[in-house]
Amino acid sequence: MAKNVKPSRKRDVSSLHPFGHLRQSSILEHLQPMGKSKKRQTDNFPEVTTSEAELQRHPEVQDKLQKPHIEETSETNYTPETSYSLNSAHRTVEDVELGPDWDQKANSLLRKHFGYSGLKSFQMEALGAWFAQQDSLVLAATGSGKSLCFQLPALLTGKVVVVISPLISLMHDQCLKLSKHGISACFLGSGQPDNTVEKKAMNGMYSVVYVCPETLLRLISSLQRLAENRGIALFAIDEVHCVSKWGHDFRPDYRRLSVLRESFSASSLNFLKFDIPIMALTATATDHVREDILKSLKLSKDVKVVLTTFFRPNLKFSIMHSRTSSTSYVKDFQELVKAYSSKRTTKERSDYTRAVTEDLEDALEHSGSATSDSSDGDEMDEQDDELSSRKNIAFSASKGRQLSVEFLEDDFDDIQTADDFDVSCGEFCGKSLVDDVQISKSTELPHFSPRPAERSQPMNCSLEQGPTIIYVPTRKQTVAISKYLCTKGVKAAAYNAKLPKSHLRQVHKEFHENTLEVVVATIAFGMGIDKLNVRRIIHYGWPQSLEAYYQEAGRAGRDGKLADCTLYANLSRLPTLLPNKRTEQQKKNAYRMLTDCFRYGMNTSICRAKVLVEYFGEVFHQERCMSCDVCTNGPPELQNMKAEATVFMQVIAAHYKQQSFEEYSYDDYIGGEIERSRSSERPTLRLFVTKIREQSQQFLASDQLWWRGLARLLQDKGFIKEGGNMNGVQIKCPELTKQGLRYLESDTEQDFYAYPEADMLLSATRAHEPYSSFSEWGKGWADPEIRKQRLARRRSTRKPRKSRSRKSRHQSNSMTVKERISAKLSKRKR
Ligand SMILES: Nc1ncnc2c1ncn2[C@@H]1O[C@H](COP(=O)(O)OP(=O)(O)OP(=O)(O)O)[C@@H](O)[C@H]1O
Ligand SMILES: [Mg+2]
Repeated sequence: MAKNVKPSRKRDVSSLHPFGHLRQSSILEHLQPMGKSKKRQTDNFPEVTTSEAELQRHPEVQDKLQKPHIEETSETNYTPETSYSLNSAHRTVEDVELGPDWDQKANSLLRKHFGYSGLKSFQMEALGAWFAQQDSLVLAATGSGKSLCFQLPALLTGKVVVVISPLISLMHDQCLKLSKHGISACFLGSGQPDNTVEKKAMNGMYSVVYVCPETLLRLISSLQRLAENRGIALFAIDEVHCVSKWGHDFRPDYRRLSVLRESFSASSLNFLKFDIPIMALTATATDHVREDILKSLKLSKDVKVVLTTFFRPNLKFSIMHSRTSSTSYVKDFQELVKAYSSKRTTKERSDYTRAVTEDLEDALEHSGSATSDSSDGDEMDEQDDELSSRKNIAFSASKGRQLSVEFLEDDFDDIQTADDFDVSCGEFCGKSLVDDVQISKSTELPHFSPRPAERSQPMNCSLEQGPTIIYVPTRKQTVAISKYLCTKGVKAAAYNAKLPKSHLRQVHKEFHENTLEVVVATIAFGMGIDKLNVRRIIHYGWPQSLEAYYQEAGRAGRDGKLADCTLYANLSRLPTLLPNKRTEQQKKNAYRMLTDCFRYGMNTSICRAKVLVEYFGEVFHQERCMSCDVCTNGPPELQNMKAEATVFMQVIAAHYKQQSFEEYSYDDYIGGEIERSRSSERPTLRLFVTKIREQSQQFLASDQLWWRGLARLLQDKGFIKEGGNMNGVQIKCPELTKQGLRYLESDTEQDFYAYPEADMLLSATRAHEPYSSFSEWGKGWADPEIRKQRLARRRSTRKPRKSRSRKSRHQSNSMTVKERISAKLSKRKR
């Protein structure tokens, strides 16, 4: 390929050919000299106008307008042979120009192929940038319609659009959709089972070619030939946040895509008049990530950033406190079970339960996961509890294997890459819906369920109810929760990367066909899934970042109707990072993202939608979404925490003054002169709280949780900071800042008003219990050995639940919560 150094040129929008002078509007025109194709009806792009009267006379037209308008286009006749003829004719499509009314043409193609009435303004803007041969970065909410921005250029020019995408399942979904809309597409990569597809794609057989980054890098010179022959209209990099190390889903290969700009510029390829534009798209990129994307991809200097709101007004965000273990399924999924299974007869429910339970047993056998989550009911120290629950995961899942880091890693899901997932076919010719149904019947996959007929019944419940996706952190939970739901008569299925591929395909299929009600999934079922009527997204356990959370929540309500996004998390525990191999820097970064997520969960006073969109750098002018739990329930009462804040900071100051008297000056401490190596010996928040309780009767009844919340509020005010290594989501070893010291020394009358955060509220609701017993147990609680013995004693003296008589169970069931608590307390006093 000749590499003349030419200045890169941009399309001069002002000197466009008039519409009538278009030399090529589609590949069809290009092929006409070969006499292969039919004349396309829409060559002149007539406006589709349908009057009310006409609609009344022809109800079938109305029907067509509501459904996507699908016609067989002559692109379906585009065969590899024609592409070889194209090559031999040595015609290039580089000089194809669009007229100034390209936007009308785009809207007309939109109506023709997709049945939508018009392009959204951000789509217009993105297409405008492409049309002006500019590189662009398109940032728009999940479900807003980013895909059309890169799919339409293929229709507008008749050239190929190459889309770089991170997931095979996502590529598969999009190819299938395009083929239904009459546009030929394929995906390439290690998940592609048909090895002839790549050759055909490089010969220009498909209008849209999806590739994973690794494959694209391998195919650079073939793509350069394709650019010379059929022509490449655009490179689209979908889910481009994967480029950034600061993002939630970094893929090293995405970073290497910087070669694109260099390899497909007019200065490198002398047959090009313009650089082939690159369009990068994502729904989840913070300011930092955006900068990183622009820099890493080396996009041209006049890159157009198309930014629309990240706000999804139809999503209702809320947070619920839950232990998120098997003991909480009954309570947490009560509503869900009611919504789906209440309309079924008992017989229908038990039939389905039987069928699916067998499926799951089978799935378990394949995946080697355990089904039960053994969490004990004791109140324990956070860290101990965290470790013990992980041990439980490791031991139960490994059926007695040694606890090992490797095993823990294996228990959590990796995002599926091209190698992790395969699909049944990879070639999607533009065809009508009817064709598609016939084809899918003929290539029916082996059904995972032993009773396919029962599984494939459409949902009994109204479609408006729509399906639910439950996201969980571990593979084990996908199986445990789906099994639980199935036993309650809900049509649920597990989805994680380690389940048999045939099962995963089946779940995809049934989910899209509305025969499944609930999919319980790890992150493997994520990005880009475009199903219109998903009504609920439940996160069961802390997500690892707000980016991931918003991305997954974005699967809901893509039809614009109201949808629920509920996060169930244990608000009394600090979230931890899922095991993964990370460098120190990556670990720091992962903790930063997890901290943002934790703070989102702790927030009780700011609209959740506002927190989310502002996280992505958008100013949320309307301040309140009026539908999240904070907006609907209102914030808690504002509290003056001056007394607690003062005593807390005094205890810290006293500790360090005493130390500095012995070893250092207090100024040294404030100035940060004390060696950081001493950080391991630094007193923890826990120790300070113990001291406060010892010193002041007034605070005896408050618990660690409450002080943990106060520490965050003081940190936000700039009064305290982390003294040790910040390896976690919250301050562990608090130190005073100069500002905090000044506040103490000023003997100020200034109040300290703040909204109590979620953990502080939680501590207040259980104030009747733990710390009366804490004071009773006294200092020894801090000694791990004594604590262990006490916990063991407590467990052994606890009566097993089953031993409770029917009568007492009946009695306690008829009591109110309040009555039960006071009965418990008076029993204890006795
Ligand atoms: N102009 C339009 N009018 C009506 N519907 C549209 C329009 N453009 C796109 N859509 C529809 O919006 C839905 C979401 O589109 P798409 O999958 O492209 O979203 P996305 O922005 O890529 O979301 P995500 O970030 O989650 O991948 C699709 O069903 C699509 O057909
Ligand atoms: Mg998308």
